[in-house]
Parts: sequence; structure tokens; C-alpha cells
Amino acid sequence: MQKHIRNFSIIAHIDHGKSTLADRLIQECGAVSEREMTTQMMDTMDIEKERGITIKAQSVRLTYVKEGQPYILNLIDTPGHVDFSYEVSRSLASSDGALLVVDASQGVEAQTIANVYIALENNLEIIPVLNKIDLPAADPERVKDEIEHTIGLDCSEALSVSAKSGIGIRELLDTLVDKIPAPTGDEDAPTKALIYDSWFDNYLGALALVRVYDGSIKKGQEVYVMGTGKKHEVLNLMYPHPLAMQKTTEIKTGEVGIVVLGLKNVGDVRVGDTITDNRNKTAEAVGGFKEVKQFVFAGLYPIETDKFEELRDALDKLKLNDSSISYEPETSAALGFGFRVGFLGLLHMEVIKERLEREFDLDLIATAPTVTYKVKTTKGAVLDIQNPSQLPPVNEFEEISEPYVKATVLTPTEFLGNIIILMNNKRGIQKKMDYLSPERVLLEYEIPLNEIVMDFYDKLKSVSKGYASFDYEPIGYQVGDLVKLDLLVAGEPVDALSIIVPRVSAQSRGRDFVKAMKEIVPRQLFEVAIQASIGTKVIARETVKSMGKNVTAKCYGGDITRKRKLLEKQKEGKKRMKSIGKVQLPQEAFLTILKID
Ligand SMILES: Nc1nc2c(ncn2[C@@H]2O[C@H](COP(=O)(O)OP(=O)(O)OP(=O)(O)O)[C@@H](O)[C@H]2O)c(=O)[nH]1
Repeated sequence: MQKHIRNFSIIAHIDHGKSTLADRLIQECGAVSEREMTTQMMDTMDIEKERGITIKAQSVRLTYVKEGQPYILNLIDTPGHVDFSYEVSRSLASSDGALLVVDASQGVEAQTIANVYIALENNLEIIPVLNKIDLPAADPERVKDEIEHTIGLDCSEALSVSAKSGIGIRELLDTLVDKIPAPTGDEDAPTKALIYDSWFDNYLGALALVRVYDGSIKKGQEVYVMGTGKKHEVLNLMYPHPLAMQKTTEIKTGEVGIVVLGLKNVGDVRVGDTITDNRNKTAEAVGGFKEVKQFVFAGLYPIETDKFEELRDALDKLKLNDSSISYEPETSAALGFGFRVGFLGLLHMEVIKERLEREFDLDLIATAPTVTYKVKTTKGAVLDIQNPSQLPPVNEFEEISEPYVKATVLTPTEFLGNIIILMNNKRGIQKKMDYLSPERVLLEYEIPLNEIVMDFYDKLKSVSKGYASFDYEPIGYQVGDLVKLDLLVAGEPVDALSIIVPRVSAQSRGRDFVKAMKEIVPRQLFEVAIQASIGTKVIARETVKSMGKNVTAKCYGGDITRKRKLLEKQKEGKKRMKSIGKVQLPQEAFLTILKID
């Protein structure tokens, strides 16, 4: 019965307690035993548990009994980090309501606002929930005012809870049953189900997590996937659960479930696609949501050149689970064969690189991340450039455009000055400044995305002692006065180190770049010139002096084990080095540009 189903997501700024709240709801509904209960049940990947962040949205089906009536609750825990906002958008597309969790000791932050907008776009019933009221610093009244002021959401009936100690959890469950609308699909219409997540399981193959809008999906049914135009037999059906998925024979109207079609490739059950009955097709697919789009691109190269095929295999396997990466082979004169990989953002890039190294035992060099530039050539073509070294010569193009974003920053007022300086340095244009209270202020900027994919987060954190929060959304392209800056090591241009920079700051960037490189390039047996150039014009130069002697000379005789250790260390260091011509460069040299202002 649809009237006893509630489909909802939990949305919040990072660390405001979504995963902890999900744990508590799971526990309260008795979906896992005391013994099985671990913290952050819904964060199943190792990296998620280690970093304490949610990367993939997860679903769980719960049963809650209110006044003797059992209700089916389909809960979706969503990630809070901006890189993974498309996960939020697809979770919300399949929900009827959202619990908006706000840390009562902190208040509204950048992702609180961003996620509420996605929920509003999907016409969801939003229930404000003030979490962490057990903390002495909790100030629910102030935070309610903030929510009303920034988002315009009525907070008179907002709930106060502590996900940690369990205060207010029953009331929350009762409220969501009362307030979140039940699904309203047509039970007799042809099957219509939205795939809102898919992943690869080693035993079962590609799995599709669906929300059924009309009709139902039955075991043994012949279904038709509208986007791919292929028909498949439903081999199995399950209800989602972080520990033990429960088998079923039918997923009914309004329900959420996992469909097993025996497919080898997740590409056959793409997120956003619609499943219908092969003999009785629905007229229209379910309306979509934000497409996954890669914003950040970087070259990934194996340190050992013969590992290229292994890297390809590893990427193929990762893609089975994380369809949000893109990759194509590229070659670099300096680094050999590798891939240009597209990511959702910098955190996503870090996570993928770490998984490739850890799960597939690869040593990789990542080049500096970059955005997609649009280059209009003199012949009238528009090229998408995701690798600075591929920018055509200056006389072959008319203009370069770069992607811009609307950036929202929330900060305690004491850091306002620092943040304005930072945003100006990053070419940001201020669009709004709104005091939420005498202590907190909201800023909106238009800013080139490229400035953000460099080390913006770290800088923002350091100028605000970690208190400012930040979110962004793309707003299209603008023409920029940009040039390519090349780096030469011992007279050789290193293509993997080229970057695109604004002309006005090219000179100073070039100087800082060579200075920083000088610190990183180890002394060689000969003198090494490090130069920055624009076209053929050298604009900055530093020299790394020759070393000549063996490092053990430092040991003044004596302790032989110390000598041996040093030699071993030197050897170990060499393994992680990359030879560029005659010069050995360490891995971090390729990310030097991220370190300079
Ligand atoms: N004191 C207190 N701490 C809480 C409460 N709820 C969550 N926390 C803590 O806050 C931190 C963040 O909680 P998470 O549940 O991981 O937050 P999240 O919103 O899921 O974070 P992401 O998954 O990274 O987006 C953890 O250290 C929790 O233990 C609460 O009610 N009271």
C-alpha cells in the first residue's frame, strides 16, 4: 500500500551528522541488531570510514510502526561534499521529502543552502532538524533564525535532536511519517521505474537501484531499459540494506529496490535511465536530474612506464563502480603513456588516485588539475582543451574562454577581510554580502573555476581557521585574457608542467613557479636550469646547483648502518622519481603549481 510508504533523503552540510542520524534511525527501526551496529553504517567504503565522509549515497529500507500501523521508510543517506552534489541531486529526484540536518552548534553552512535548493527544485517536503543539541554550544533558536533568514524555510515546528545520544529520534520518525507525502503512482499503469544509482557487484554483476513510479517490477519479468533500448530478464529483486539485502519477488508502486539483470557492465543500467515492461511500455521516461559532469581533469601516469596496461585495467574496474569518472589515453613527451582523467572535483580526484594506488598497487604521477577551456580557432572551430599542453600556437586561435562558477561562502565576520582578499586574488567578483547575524556573513562571488581547482580549499581554511564553508555551482563560460606558461628543465620543455594562467599574473606566476621548483628538484650531478616561458620568451629562471658527491659523504665516517640506511633511502627515493631527459624529478614536482600563490 503506497499510503504506508515514505521515501526520503537526509541532506546536510558536511559533518553536521547525516550518517550518525541515519545510524540512529536504522537502530530505532530495529533493522540491525545491537551486535551488528557499527558507527557510520551507511559509509561502506574504506576511504569513507577512514576520512569520515560519505562519498556514495546509500539506501536502506526500514519498517517503523506508528500507532500500531507499520510504515515502510526508504532512507537515502547523501554525501555533503560539493564534489558529490550530483549524488544528492539524484537521491532527491527519487525522494518525496528531505530531512534537512543542521548542526545546532554551528548553523547554516554553504552546503546546507546548496542542498536545500536542490530539494526545492524537486518540490520536496523539507523537515528542518537541528542536530547535536547535546552540545553545550548548541543554540537552536539562533540557528532557526538563520535558516529562516537564508532559506526562508518555516522553522516554527523544527525538531531538535541529538543523533549521538538519541534525543528526539522517535519524534523525528513520527513527524516524518506525518509530514512527508506518500507516493502517488498508478498501480495499474505499465511499469515505470527510475534508476537512481547503479554499481557493480562481483557476484551479481551490475545492479540497478530503482524507485518504481508506476506499476511494479516482478521477478522473471522481461523489462526494457529505455535509454539503451535493450531488453533483459529480471533475475532477482532485493530491498536495500547496508548489511544484508533482503530478497523479494516484486517491487511495488512507490517502493525502492535493487534490480538484478545479470549484466556485466554498469553502463547498461545508467543512472537516470527508466526501466519499463518490454511488452507494455510506458509512454514517457521519468524526467531526469542533473547529469554527471566532470569539472576537473588531470593526467595520471604510471611511474614505471610498463604499467600503462595495468593502469588501464584498474581504471576500467573502478569505472564499473564509479561511473562518474571519464578517461582517455594521452601521451606526454615527459611522462610517457597515461590517461587524462575527468573528476567531479579535487576531493574526488584525491580519492580516485588513492584508490588506484591502494587497491591496484600502482605508483602514479598526477599532473596539476585543470578545467575544460573552450578555444576558438582562427578557422572558426571551437576546441575543448583539458590539457594545457594541447593549446594551439597563439597565431592559430582567436580567444580562450574559461568556466565560471557562483561561489557561496559563509564565514564568521572576523575572517571577512581575509576572505575578501583571497577572493580578489583569485579573480573573484563579489555579487552579494549578507549579514545573517552580527557574527556571520554570507558572500557570493563569480569566480573562474580554475582558481578553485587549484588549492582554494586549503587557502580558505587557513585564512578562516577552518570556520568558513564553501560551495559552488557552474554558471557558464567567459572569455579570458589567458596565456600558456611552459616550464623548461635543463633546457627541455616539460609538457606535463604547462599551465594556463591570466596574462596579468603570468610574470609573477612564472617567477614563483621556478622558485618553488628549485626547492623540489633534487641536486643532480650537474647544474640544472629551471625556466618559465611564454611561447619562446623566457620570463624567469633559477638554477639548481650540482651535487657531485655521494650523500654518504655527510656521514663523516663511523656508523656504517647509518650509511647503509642513507643509501637505501636514496635508492627508495629514486624509485619514486621520474626521469625527464637527464634529470630526475620527484612526484611532487608535478603538483608544484598547486603550492604557489
Ligand atoms: N555531540 C554530537 N556529535 C554528533 C552528533 N551527531 C553527529 N555527531 C558527530 O559529528 C561528526 C560528523 O558526523 P557524521 O554523521 O559523520 O556527519 P555527516 O554529515 O554524515 O558527514 P559527511 O558524511 O562527511 O557528509 C561525527 O564525529 C559525529 O560523531 C550529535 O548529535 N551530537
